[in-house]
Amino acid sequence: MLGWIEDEASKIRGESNRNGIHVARFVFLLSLNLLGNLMLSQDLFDPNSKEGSEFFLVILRLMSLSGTGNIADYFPWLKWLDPQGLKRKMNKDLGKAIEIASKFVKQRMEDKKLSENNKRDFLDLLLEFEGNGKDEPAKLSDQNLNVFILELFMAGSETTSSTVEWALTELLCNLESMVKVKAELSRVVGPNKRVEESDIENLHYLNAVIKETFRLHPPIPFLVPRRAMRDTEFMGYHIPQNTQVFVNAWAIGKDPEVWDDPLSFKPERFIGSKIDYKGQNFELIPFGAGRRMCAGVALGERVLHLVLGSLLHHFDWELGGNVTKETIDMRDILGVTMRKLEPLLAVPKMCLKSAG
Ligand code: HEM
Repeated sequence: MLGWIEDEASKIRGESNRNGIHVARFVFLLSLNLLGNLMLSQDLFDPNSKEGSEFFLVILRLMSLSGTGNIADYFPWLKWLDPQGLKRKMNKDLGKAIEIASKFVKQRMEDKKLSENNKRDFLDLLLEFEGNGKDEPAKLSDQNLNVFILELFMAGSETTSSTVEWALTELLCNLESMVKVKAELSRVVGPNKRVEESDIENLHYLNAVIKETFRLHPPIPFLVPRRAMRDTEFMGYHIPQNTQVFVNAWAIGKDPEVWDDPLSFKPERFIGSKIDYKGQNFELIPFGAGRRMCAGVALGERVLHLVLGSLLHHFDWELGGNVTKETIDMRDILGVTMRKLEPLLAVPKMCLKSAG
């Protein structure tokens, strides 16, 4: 990714129209490639890939559609009519996404037959799966496999790219924090060195930046919907069995009874604080909590530190176009995930040699 961004940086260097690059798109492709390596032992996209761009757009549309209110949920007798065309659009985009994911799975199976390489990946585990055939299938069907793989691509890519986009946006609007996080990277990682996994535990301010970004911009603001299993009394409310329940992680992160100056971006609030996002501190739950909390916390956390840390350590950033911190559009767009309405366009300037 750093190499791709370096190429882009050299293209826009010296241009009078410095619109900047669409940061989230690069991070999205990086996340897909990373998951592609874990699950299918291969890089899937480069930044010029038509299919990569298509996958990115299809996933964005799916996330947005699945968060759109459906009139048929309030008037179930309208369900057959699909009055907003949501089901039709969803089927179309989901079909396209499964088609792209299944192509990768097929390709990987063919490559594996020809290859001497015995390295095992996530697909091998899925193929070897043997269930009891009662409450789980005896074997996973091709459709199961494709949906499984697609679900992980969807769960891991949009969340990561949106968090990095918001973190960089906040830092570009809060230059004191930008200076502090870059100073920490220089001190801990060292000049002209890449950020390594072993650096993460010493990057306390970077960690605080990520927590503060999660607090203000949780990528899945209502988590995954729950259903009340039985009639429940909760804080004076009666919740009938089968009610669909949403947990508003976005509002919890801005609750003035919990957070001082809740709307300001202040990573310092997490320095020396024990509050973490592992599902035990309910004031900060970007990965959810309980039995169905995110299955990818450990991976997501590492990737975020490495990607954001590397972007900040290798490049100096400026807002693109004629946007300033006073005029930047900070609105978000709500779907299942919540991303920046206007994508962040930022101008990278190399500050390290050989990003590679
Ligand atoms: C910034 C990174 C990420 C964030 C903020 C995030 C957030 C979440 C949230 C909020 C949920 C729902 C939890 C709940 O409702 O309690 C979830 C579920 C899930 N996430 Fe993540 N996620 C991230 C990255 C990943 C990655 C990298 C993967 C794996 C590739 C992943 C896989 C999953 C899966 C499989 C579920 C469904 C778990 C279940 O229903 O049992 N996530 N994630």
